[in-house]
Amino acid sequence: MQTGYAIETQGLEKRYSMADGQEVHAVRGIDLRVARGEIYALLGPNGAGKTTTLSILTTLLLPSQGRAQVAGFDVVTHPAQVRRRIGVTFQEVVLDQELTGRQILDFHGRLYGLATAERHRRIVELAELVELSHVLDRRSGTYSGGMKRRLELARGLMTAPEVLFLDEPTQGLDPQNRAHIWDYVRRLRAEQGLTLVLTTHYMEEAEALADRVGIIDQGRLVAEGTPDELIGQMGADMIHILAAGDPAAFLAQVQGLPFVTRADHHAQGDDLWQLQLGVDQGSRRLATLVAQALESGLQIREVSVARPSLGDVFLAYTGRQLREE
Ligand SMILES: Nc1ncnc2c1ncn2[C@@H]1O[C@H](COP(=O)(O)OP(=O)(O)OP(=O)(O)O)[C@@H](O)[C@H]1O
Repeated sequence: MQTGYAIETQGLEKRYSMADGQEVHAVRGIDLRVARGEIYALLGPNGAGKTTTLSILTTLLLPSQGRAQVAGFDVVTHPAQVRRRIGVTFQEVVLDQELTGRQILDFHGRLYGLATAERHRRIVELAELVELSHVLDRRSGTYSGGMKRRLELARGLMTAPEVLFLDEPTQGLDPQNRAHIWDYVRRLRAEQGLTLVLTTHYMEEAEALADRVGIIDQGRLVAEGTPDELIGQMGADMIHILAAGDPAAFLAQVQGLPFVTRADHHAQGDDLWQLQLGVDQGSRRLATLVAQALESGLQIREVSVARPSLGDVFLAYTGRQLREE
């Protein structure tokens, strides 16, 4: 039964049937392997299928097709065993505002059948970990956004999970609170060897935390690797050219050049294109590429050269900008 992976999926698919008879094909064949003790970030634009994938892996939704194993158990045939081994925090804060932090943690522990002494011990430990000991007996409705997130993280950890799923763990938090959550996540892995899967819109988050990143777009995993591997594929430097006109001739030319690692183009509205060129040395190639763009009839609006980032990888694969700080 046990596989070597904390998570393994094969050909995972999800179709939602709508009331009007239409179907939304939200997940279209995802093969995922996450090693035990790994921090894996799923990055993707809105509606890419991240939450749906997470919901299947956490047994909240049944897949339409394909298989998924989490902590060694199949999510469809052994959901109870999976649930016993995972923790989840959702995108939306789902805390009962009337209950205190302590009550929320205690209730969660009871739900999972933890004995009284064990619950009390874990509440004290976890409150300390997420720095909420001083407000534990206050109603959670009085907590700040960051405190609520931290309480959710503690709740996800009440049952000492093997795999923790975090859906947008720092959404809506200020940079200081975000950095705090990152620290906890790193500590959890270092001290407890937890496997962590998070979804995020923030490339800094993926870059700072993840051992590996999977980029998901329109229900498919379109790229996967360590942040360094993914960024390295782009080339040593990125030249961005914003231009009006038809880019086909220019792209055909540059794709044949030995110093161009990759060339992508993204529509930016009426007749306007973002041309994204990975090159060996930006400062050396800029003049040549600009001259070629002009020769091929493009009207250049903006040009920039920079080291590639995970945001460039995301843009190259999805055609969309990742939200940045
Ligand atoms: N219950 C549902 N019924 C019908 N369609 C759904 C349902 N849940 C999600 N979808 C659709 O499935 C697709 C994938 O949605 P999902 O929430 O998984 O994406 P996401 O990557 O998590 O997006 P976001 O970053 O906005 O949360 C979208 O087109 C969404 O509208």
